This record gives sequence, structure tokens and C-alpha cells, in this order.
Amino acid sequence: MQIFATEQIRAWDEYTIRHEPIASVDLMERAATACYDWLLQNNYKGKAFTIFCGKGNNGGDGLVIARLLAQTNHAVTVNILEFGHKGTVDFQINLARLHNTTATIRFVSSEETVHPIPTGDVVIDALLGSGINRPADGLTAHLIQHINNSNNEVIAIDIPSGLFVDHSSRGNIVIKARYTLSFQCFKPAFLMPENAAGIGDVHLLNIGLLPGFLAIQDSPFQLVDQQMAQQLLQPRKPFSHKGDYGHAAIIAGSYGMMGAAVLCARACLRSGVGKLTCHVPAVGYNIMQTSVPEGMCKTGSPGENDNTGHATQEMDKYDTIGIGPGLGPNPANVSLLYSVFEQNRRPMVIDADGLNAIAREKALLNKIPLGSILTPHPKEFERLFGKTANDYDRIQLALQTATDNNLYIVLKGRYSFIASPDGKGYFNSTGNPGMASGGTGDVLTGMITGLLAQQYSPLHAAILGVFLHGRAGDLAAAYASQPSLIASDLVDFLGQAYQSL
Ligand SMILES: NC(=O)C1=CN([C@@H]2O[C@H](COP(=O)(O)OP(=O)(O)OC[C@H]3O[C@@H](n4cnc5c(N)ncnc54)[C@H](OP(=O)(O)O)[C@@H]3O)[C@@H](O)[C@H]2O)[C@H](O)CC1
Ligand SMILES: [K+]
Repeated sequence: MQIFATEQIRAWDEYTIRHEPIASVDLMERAATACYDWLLQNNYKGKAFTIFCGKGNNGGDGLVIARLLAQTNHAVTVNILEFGHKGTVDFQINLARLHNTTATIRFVSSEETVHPIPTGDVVIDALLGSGINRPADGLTAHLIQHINNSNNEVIAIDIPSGLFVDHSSRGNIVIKARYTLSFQCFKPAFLMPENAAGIGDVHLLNIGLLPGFLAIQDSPFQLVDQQMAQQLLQPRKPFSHKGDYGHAAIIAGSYGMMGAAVLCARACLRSGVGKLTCHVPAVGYNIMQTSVPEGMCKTGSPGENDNTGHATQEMDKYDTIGIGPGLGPNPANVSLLYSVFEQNRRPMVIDADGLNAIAREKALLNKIPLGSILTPHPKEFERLFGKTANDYDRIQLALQTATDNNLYIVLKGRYSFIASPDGKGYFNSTGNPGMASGGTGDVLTGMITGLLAQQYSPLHAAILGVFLHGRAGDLAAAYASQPSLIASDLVDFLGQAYQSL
């Protein structure tokens, strides 16, 4: 699914108006009716509503919702924020239509004319939508704060008022919504952690914008959804053997952190790899052989209770390598990476302490095999590439770094972001907060490594890996719960995640 910026959303509206064809006021009716239907289907039937409208088309949506609610015997009060002009044409048409209903209409022209919001009323926020072009200030900001301070439940239409669609809103005064009812496609603002406090749960409503637009409009950002993941999945061949699915190596683990190696290796196996060799220090030999019997195991100094030595011979024989989970903050990681990068020039996966070693020894960045996948969480990303002012800048920096170094960067988070060297970015749609616990990243590294070994391209391995990882988390959380979810569950549910595609 494409993710569009403000101008593209506007262009899609216009395309639909022209080609369907449909009058813009009727498209507004359709959008607002979708919101009204959502309210009735989600236990808001019979409630009282206080609706705040600006004088743009977002406000117009609010007026239509008000009319539909009033016509079905809901108590509705509409507060219209005076912008000092008459409002858009569709706003005016719908204001005239609203006058014929039982809705109470008030105009808010100063702080003195702001009424308290009755306790228990559901607030609909239709002050500002995608037409916002500056931070809310003055009376607009006052109204937003008034709504936020009321403790009433707020449902934002299209986007919480005050939030910019496609650039940072840091410092803005923004509506804090319980739900955001938005139209047709995700907006970049919904995917940024910095906006988490305002957007609540986002529900996308289909308002019938014409799909033909998607063929003529490219977007640098896409949402990885079921359809995209399905298209990437390669079926297994009927007459195949383990040699057809690649030989992966996992270089991981240290004293006290062998669990990371186990999780990573088990995830790699479950992803469908043909053969796996685990490179761990001697201290972890028994652990690996017992916990991951399907994998082979190599240690740096066999027989010794050695914490540091990872075998580095014959690295070139692997189709790919996943390196980093649980290596620990060991200075020897730097020379380990030099050795691995020198011997094997195929795309590989680098995570955790592998990334931290590169952050320490920046010269390693130029040695990484082209097309490799880096999987940092935000802190690791910062150590590697520096601080950014906001989430949008971080995404731009990830894209720039991916392009400059011919690498893929998987920036882990609620909507993990994959930066591709061609300048395109992919936000993953699966996953849940239950996955915010130790070891889930090690599982992801194992999965992507396994997919790379099976000859998925780096981009496809990264996309499918993050999608399946999140899906496994969603299935595990549905089976038990989010708080109880642990990284091993992701490995256990990976089979069902594949099945769900
Ligand atoms: N397909 C769809 O997505 C549909 C969306 N619809 C709805 O339309 C809005 C977008 O409507 P638009 O009229 O373009 O914009 P807004 O209503 O968001 O804003 C209107 C004007 O407000 C002014 N503005 C901008 N920023 C501020 C601010 N910080 N404070 C005060 N006023 C502000 C600005 O005008 P100026 O002349 O003052 O610059 C805006 O133009 C979309 O969000 C949907 O809700 C349609 O219903 C159809 C389908
Ligand atoms: K809004």
C-alpha cells in the first residue's frame, strides 16, 4: 500500500472527482458517512457528541457527521472555529444543510466564547485536516488545549488537528485522540513514534478513491501489507533437497548471552534455511548442540572454556552470514568483523554488537559487503550514524546512508522501516507492543539471514522478514497475551505466520 504526502492525497481526491466522476461535496458525504458508519458500528450509537469544526473541508466532514448523527436522534453540539472567512464551498453547503437539523450550532470567535464540554460527550475533532500549513496557534491552539484538558474521549477525523501530515510536528499543539478515522491510506504522521501520544488507534476507512491513480502515482514510501508479503513468498520446489535452500552461518553469543545465539539460530532454521552452522565461543558449544540440534556448531578454540573465540575459518563457504546477536561488548568483535567481511563478500545481516563494533570502528562501514542488511534499533542507529532532530530526519538519514553505502537499513520499531539504496522506504504493518522485550531482535536477524540464504534478494528478505516477524508476534499475542509474549514465542509461531500468507 502506498503512503502519500499531502499533495498526493489532494491529487488522488481530484483524480477521483474528475474520473469517477463525483462532485467534491458528494465525496465529502462519502468520507463523512464512512466515519458515521464506523461510529455506529463501534458502540457510539446513542451517545451525545460535541463536534469541533474548522472552516476547511476537514470541518466540512465534521458538519456532515453532525447532520447524520442529528438525523438519527443523537444529541449534537457543533462548535465552529471562526477563521475570519466563509469557509470552503463544501463547508458552506454542509453548514446550510446542518441548519435543517436539531444540532446546536455555535461559533467560536474568542476564548470567551468557548463553552465547557459536557462530561461524557464524545468529542469529534474536525478542526484541521490535511490542509494544515502551519502550527496551530492563537484561538485554534486554545481550542485544542481545551479539548485535551476536558478528559472527554476524542475521535479525530482524518488526522488529529495540529499534526502535520508529512513532516515533524515537534513542538506543535496537537489533539490527543483515542481514535483517528482516516481515509484510504496511511499518512506518514501515523507511522512516527514521536506522534504516538496524539494519534491513538488509527482506522483507515475506504472512501472509494479510484485505484487507477495508484498506477500513475509513485510514492517513495510503501506500507508492507499482506498483499505485498504474499507476492514475495517463494514456494518450495517439489523435488528439492537441503542444498537448494542455502547454507547460512550465525556468528553470535558470548558468556551470559548464549540465549541470543540460540534464538537467532532457531529463527534461522524456522525461516526455511537448508543448512545452518553456528559460530559460537567454546563456552557455548554444549548449549548450542543441545538447544539447536538441527544446526552444526563451530567454536574458535574447541575444548576450551573460551568466551571470546569465534571460529573464522572458511567463511566464504556460506551463502550468507548473520552476525552480532549476543557477541557482547568485546573489543575483539572489530577484528572478527574485518575477518568476516574480507572472506565473504555476499550480502549478510549485521545486528546488535556487530553494529556496535562498526560504531566504534567507523572504517568498517566501507568494508561491509554491498547489499548487506543492518538491523539497528534507534539507539544503535544513533551510535552508528548520529543523532537526528526528529523521526522524519532519522528516516531521511537512513535512506541517505543506505544509498551512499549500498546497504539496506532495517530501523526497528513499532512500524519498522526498511531503507533501500534506491531511495525507497518501506514501513512494516505487523507487530505489537508485546514484542518490545529482550531477544526479539535476535529472532529477526535469524529470520532475515535464513531468507537471504534461500536466495531472496536483500530487499525481499528484509521486507518478508519484518512482516513475518511481526505476524508471528501478532499470532503469539492473540494466542496468549501481549505482556506475556517472549522472543521464543516468535520462533514457535513462525510456522503459523507463514501459513497466514
Ligand atoms: N480523500 C480525502 O482524504 C478526503 C478528504 N476530505 C477532507 O478534507 C480535508 C482537507 O481539507 P482542506 O480544506 O484542504 O484543509 P483543512 O480543512 O485541513 O484546512 C483548511 C484550512 O485551514 C487553514 N489552516 C492551515 N493551517 C492552519 C492553522 N494552523 N491554523 C488555522 N488555520 C489553518 C488553511 O487555510 P489558510 O488560508 O488559513 O492558510 C487551510 O486551507 C481532509 O483532511 C479531509 O478531512 C474531504 O472530505 C474529501 C475526501
Ligand atoms: K482533524
